Amino acid sequence: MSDQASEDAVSLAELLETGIAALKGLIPLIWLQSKIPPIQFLIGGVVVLLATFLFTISPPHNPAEPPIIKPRVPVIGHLIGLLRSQVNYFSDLHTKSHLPIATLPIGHRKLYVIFDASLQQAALKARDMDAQSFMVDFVPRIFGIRQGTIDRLLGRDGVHPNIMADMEHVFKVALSGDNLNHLAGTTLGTMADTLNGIDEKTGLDVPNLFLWIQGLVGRATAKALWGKEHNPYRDEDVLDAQWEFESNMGPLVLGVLPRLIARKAYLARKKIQSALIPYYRSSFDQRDASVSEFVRARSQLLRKYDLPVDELAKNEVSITLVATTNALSTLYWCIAETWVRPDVLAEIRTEAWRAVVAPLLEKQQSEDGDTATKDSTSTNLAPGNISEITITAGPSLESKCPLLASCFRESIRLASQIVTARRVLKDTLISGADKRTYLLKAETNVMMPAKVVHRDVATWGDDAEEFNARRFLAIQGQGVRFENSTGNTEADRQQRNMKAAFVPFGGGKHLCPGRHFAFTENLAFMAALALGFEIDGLQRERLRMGDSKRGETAKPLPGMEGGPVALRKRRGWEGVKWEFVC
Ligand code: HEM
Repeated sequence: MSDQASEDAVSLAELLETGIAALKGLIPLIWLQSKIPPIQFLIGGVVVLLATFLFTISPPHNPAEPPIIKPRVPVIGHLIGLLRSQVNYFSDLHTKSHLPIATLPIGHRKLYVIFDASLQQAALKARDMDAQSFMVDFVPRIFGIRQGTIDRLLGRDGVHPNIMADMEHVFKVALSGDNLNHLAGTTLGTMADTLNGIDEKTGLDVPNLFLWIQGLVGRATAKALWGKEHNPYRDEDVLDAQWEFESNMGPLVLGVLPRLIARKAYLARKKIQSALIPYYRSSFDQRDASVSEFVRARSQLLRKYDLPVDELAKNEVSITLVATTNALSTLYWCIAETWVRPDVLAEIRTEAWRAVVAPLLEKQQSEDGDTATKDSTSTNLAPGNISEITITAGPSLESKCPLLASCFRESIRLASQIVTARRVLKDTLISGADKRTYLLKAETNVMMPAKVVHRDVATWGDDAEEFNARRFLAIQGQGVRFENSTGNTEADRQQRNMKAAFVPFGGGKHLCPGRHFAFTENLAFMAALALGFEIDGLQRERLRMGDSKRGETAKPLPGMEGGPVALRKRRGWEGVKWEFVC
């Protein structure tokens, strides 16, 4: 039992004892005076005792803390709600309470949930709130590593320093600049091979678009991460185990009999770890030059902490998970939502043609000495006699394809069901846009559900639940960031509210370091797909978003992935070979 758990057990036992002792002396006296039959008295006594116990164990609450939402079933009601509805429970609570922030008592502990965007931003920026305390509780259970391993990484063994600052540096360096370009370029290279391999005449039948994208992104990202030669995920069974693990890992968090209660995730994890252990034992992470900096620098740092190599390998199951799970679902929604809107798709094709093909045609004409100026705003979007199209992925593509970028953001706004979590380290005050201040007590967990702020009608308008391809056009600037408005008009305020309420990548010092990779990969692939391919048969009425259980980017409901489709090269584009550079 962990220290915290045993402390909890002691305080519960003490409370019980005190309650019983207090009642003990009174019981005979009350019974003698009441003349109630003994059996009824006994039942009544148990009820009173239970009620007293339940009342006594409510956590203390300071009026400066966020207001309490009382559960319908005392003490365990919120726990039941969370187990039953998972992250949707937070949306339900917000719909019923309309509170900006709340305290949820659970047993004799409590949890804060922040529903308001400006308060979420304040919490993400607060100094004395951190994410790593969650690692202590959950990482060993999810990845099946020893508690001692995590203690060593967090500097609790008294020998090593806390790894987190160095790890954050690794994330930053490995997922930016040349390393980002290399990772994204290699991933997109494998994705291009798939596009180029589609038969000109017969096309490709895709029974399930989501699974096709999952396989495409998974294979390409894993190869780019782990290297060309020894990639542990090149065995399709290992990649399938990755999806099996990801979909069923929830109950592992409980840390109770994982082999029984989380059997699917347990077996899938074992399969992946069996592939990763020989990889790390052979030091392919350091020896193979084609391995990404993300994998290489992480394990180099972990090796400095003298982790047994098998523990290191087990821990690295997280890498493919973070690099694929949200990015591939976002790509799926972006493709699906765009292709069922022919007007939006046509505009995206025009944008992409101007950004990618028109410059190539102009270059070719000037090389051929063709002086007749061609109109680069032409709507005749054939590739001419160009047989190789290289798309330069990255911020310049984004700025030249604003509608495509808007669709990407809109997809992630609707699909993100992420709940960013922090633990309060010291008592902290936060205040939001209405200047009200709330006290958050130390040692309390804080949950910030993105779905609530991403679908807030006051921020996004009456169509907050709908896909609006152009929603972000007005507020997005150049590059990945929104323009920062300091003005005081209603439009400026609206822009600031939207910016604060767009939190798919979390924030503060843990802001997702892979967001540029996700943008680069998704936008470039979308541009190639829009220019060169048709997706026949996609049915709007057979597209339905599921609820994410763990709090990640939502997948489609099984059977509601848009129906079977056929990918086909567009007329006039059959001979084009696609390439990407970053
Ligand atoms: C659409 C795609 C993605 C979404 C929506 C997403 C979302 C998130 C979120 C919400 C967090 C937690 C942030 C916080 O606690 O404040 C996070 C952390 C992280 N993400 Fe992503 N992510 C995406 C893609 C990626 C990719 C492609 C990679 C790697 C190649 C990646 C690597 C990471 C890492 C390493 C962290 C941990 C950062 C830390 O704890 O300091 N993510 N991501």
